[in-house]
Amino acid sequence: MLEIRHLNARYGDSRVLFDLNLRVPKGAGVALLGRNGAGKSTLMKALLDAGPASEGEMALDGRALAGLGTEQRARLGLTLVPEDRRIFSNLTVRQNLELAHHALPRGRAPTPVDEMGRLFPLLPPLLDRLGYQLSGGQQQLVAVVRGLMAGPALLLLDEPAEGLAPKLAMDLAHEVRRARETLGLSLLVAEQNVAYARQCTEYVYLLDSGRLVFEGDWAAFDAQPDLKTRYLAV
Ligand SMILES: Nc1ncnc2c1ncn2[C@@H]1O[C@H](COP(=O)(O)OP(=O)(O)OP(=O)(O)O)[C@@H](O)[C@H]1O
Repeated sequence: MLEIRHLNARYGDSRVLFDLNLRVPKGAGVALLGRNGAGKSTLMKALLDAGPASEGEMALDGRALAGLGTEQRARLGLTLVPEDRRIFSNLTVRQNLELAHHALPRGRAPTPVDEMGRLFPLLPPLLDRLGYQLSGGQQQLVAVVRGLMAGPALLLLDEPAEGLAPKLAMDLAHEVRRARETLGLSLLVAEQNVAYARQCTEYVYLLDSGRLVFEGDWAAFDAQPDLKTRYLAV
């Protein structure tokens, strides 16, 4: 689904990502772990050509992304749910969700909001609320649902658990996994929260100062407990 080879990214003269190789197979859930400043958001933005300058090969479903702008990449099926969630505070949840229809890839029928409500039982009671009336967890839920409504082939979640209480974060991770399985979606999650990432993915890449320092499944990650203390503890 997604293949990244020898990716380097920079902001001006400042290099942030160094020769990254990463794959997300079709239908798989992959975690990109790393502490603040490791380069997780930069990788996601590089995928969408939304910020950093990058070099290297990136392909989605065999189609090279080089030369394509952000909107074209989104239309190919790349959808980013950014760290700051971007919920419009004076629109209702339903209106926030309907905005996603503008980003639909060609040929895809829009998913009705009410259908998403069946997939996410926590959503229907929120539909008439205004954005500013939502808690952090509710905002995250709406941001994820809006991302899914764009009909992505690959959903990119940037620190979805940030600022959420642990139990709420786990409930949301569970919802994300269920949605992934139901919709046959591929997922790349940037997180520092290992518990969240573990709940909705099978494979892990660990990033430190812009370089990959580990990749493997969760069993391999757990077999090296020093990874957590060296690269994720604050
Ligand atoms: N727009 C920018 N201009 C210059 N440097 C930036 C910019 N955005 C991020 N950086 C720098 O790039 C590095 C990687 O940041 P990035 O946001 O990708 O990390 P992250 O792993 O997503 O962490 P965080 O959780 O803080 O978002 C950091 O050193 C950061 O200061």
